[in-house]
Amino acid sequence: MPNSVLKGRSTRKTHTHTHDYYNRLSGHEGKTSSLFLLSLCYLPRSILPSPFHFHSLFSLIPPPLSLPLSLSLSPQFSRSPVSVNFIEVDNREMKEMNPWHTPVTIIITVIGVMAIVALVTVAVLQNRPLPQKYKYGIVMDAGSSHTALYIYEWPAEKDNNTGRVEQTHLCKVKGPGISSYASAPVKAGESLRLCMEEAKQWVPGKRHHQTPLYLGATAGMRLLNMANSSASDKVFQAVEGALQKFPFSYQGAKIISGQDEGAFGWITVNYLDERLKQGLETRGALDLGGASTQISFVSDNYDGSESPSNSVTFRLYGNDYNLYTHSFLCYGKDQSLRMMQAHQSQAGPATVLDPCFHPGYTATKNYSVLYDSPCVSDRKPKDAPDTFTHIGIGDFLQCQAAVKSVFNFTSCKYSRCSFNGVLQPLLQGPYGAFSAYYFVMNFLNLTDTSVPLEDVKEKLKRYCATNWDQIMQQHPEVKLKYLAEYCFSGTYILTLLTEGYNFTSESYSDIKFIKKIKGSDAGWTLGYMLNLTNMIPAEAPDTPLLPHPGYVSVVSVIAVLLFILFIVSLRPLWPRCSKQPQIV
Ligand SMILES: O=c1ccn([C@@H]2O[C@H](COP(=O)(O)OP(=O)(O)O)[C@@H](O)[C@H]2O)c(=O)[nH]1
Repeated sequence: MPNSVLKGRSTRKTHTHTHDYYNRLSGHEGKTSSLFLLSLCYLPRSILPSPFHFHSLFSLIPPPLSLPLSLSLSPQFSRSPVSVNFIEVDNREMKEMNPWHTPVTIIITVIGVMAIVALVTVAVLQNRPLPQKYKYGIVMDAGSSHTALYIYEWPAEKDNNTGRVEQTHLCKVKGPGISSYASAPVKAGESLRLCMEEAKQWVPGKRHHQTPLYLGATAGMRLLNMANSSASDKVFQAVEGALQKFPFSYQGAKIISGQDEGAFGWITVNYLDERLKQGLETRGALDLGGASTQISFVSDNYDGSESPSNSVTFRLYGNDYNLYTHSFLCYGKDQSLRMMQAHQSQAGPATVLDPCFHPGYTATKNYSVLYDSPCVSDRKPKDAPDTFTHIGIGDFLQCQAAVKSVFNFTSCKYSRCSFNGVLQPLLQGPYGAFSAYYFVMNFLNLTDTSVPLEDVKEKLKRYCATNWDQIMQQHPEVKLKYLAEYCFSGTYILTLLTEGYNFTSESYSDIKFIKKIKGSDAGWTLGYMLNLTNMIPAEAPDTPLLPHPGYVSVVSVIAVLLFILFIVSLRPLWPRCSKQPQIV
């Protein structure tokens, strides 16, 4: 009887319990078993356990699949548990038939595998990212209301301008801004000591001497320098003396121009957003300080020719930018409040009713303090009493009208202006608004610019009308000076944006109020340091074709393919399955 018939049929007839088992196995599992067995036929016998009982494996194969396979076997190789016995072929004979057994083939295989493993290991280790070491830079922002110390870090081995610079620490100096120490300059230097000590702890000792330290003073010192340049010099001397006592690489303290403040704020925002590196559409920068405010953006219809003093050009990462920027001195929120109150008290009254302060708010204020700023000093009323009583009435609409009085919209010699006769090209979004824009709008819970502008105004109207006692009860943790001014500050921000810069209800939603981007504060300091340390290249740096994980994957895939090719190339040496088990 032909083998095929013997195997297939007799098994089914005589072993029904086995048949049930085969049925369960038929389908996917059965096919898998067959393939597995087939592949075993092609394995060097030396790696199979000896003696290896093929029959025990074949007994797992469902009948339909076992049939073609068993055709190539001798009669005893059928699944009949009664009649079939496997007997190990003589070892010598096997070796003759299966050249995989030869020591040369085994050695070649082992060497091949080892070579590929070595290749992948060396390639991966050679190109792995090195353990990170960092370099540091320190920038002090000497603002009008306070000084802040920022520590930045970047990977040391990426000094070729490709590493990301990030803010790693912020220390807020206790006390007012350095311009407030005009009458006691030494104290300006002393005030910085605690934050400098903190920086010494923060930056690893071995990096101290190579860590650049910069101090940039903004509008507070600009105003002091205008009002009293020798006092400003003395403040700087004291500050320099204090900073030079520390082991960092001191790079100087200076007043930065309003144009630089605007441009570096814009660089910071777009650097952190990775818009510069990727050549994406940039984000305009809106910065509101205590003594000045900056607006900076790129506009398609602006080439800088109309008002060159508002134009800053850069080539960054291979792209050219023609930035419009303007800094309005005295239009920070503290100085604009003074300007508004100066407007309200021009006649020198003993009582000033203020719509931008909450109903129930009352304070006695000093005229000479109010007018002690170059922003308002020329308007000081003659024959005014020493003090006035400042009384809040909390009326948003009247407050808006009072705020508007600080802007001059009468003349414009350019194609279009913002206010005070300053050129402003057509707005082109998106925008990031930071510093006091964020502090104020965040406090008022108005940072969501998808809320229609009219609703924002309505909310602010209700807030301004809230009684001062209630406001104090609701926010016991907030400094009273800040708390009293949020109605004014919110109204000022909305008026500056809509009336001053011409944001509409629609373009208002292009603004995003931001404090930090990817862990770093938005502000001019990072852009300033990136510029002074040449950390942003003019041309796009060469980047590796693949990031490290991609590189590892490609090397591994190529190595595996090489290995498969190697095995296939040994095909003439492959044993044939039919030659393997000899049944006697
Ligand atoms: O938590 C805070 C911190 C600061 N500010 C205000 O934000 C502005 C920051 O001004 P800065 O001192 O930076 O002034 P600049 O000199 O840059 O104009 C000042 O009006 C501060 O009163 C605030 O409203 N909340």
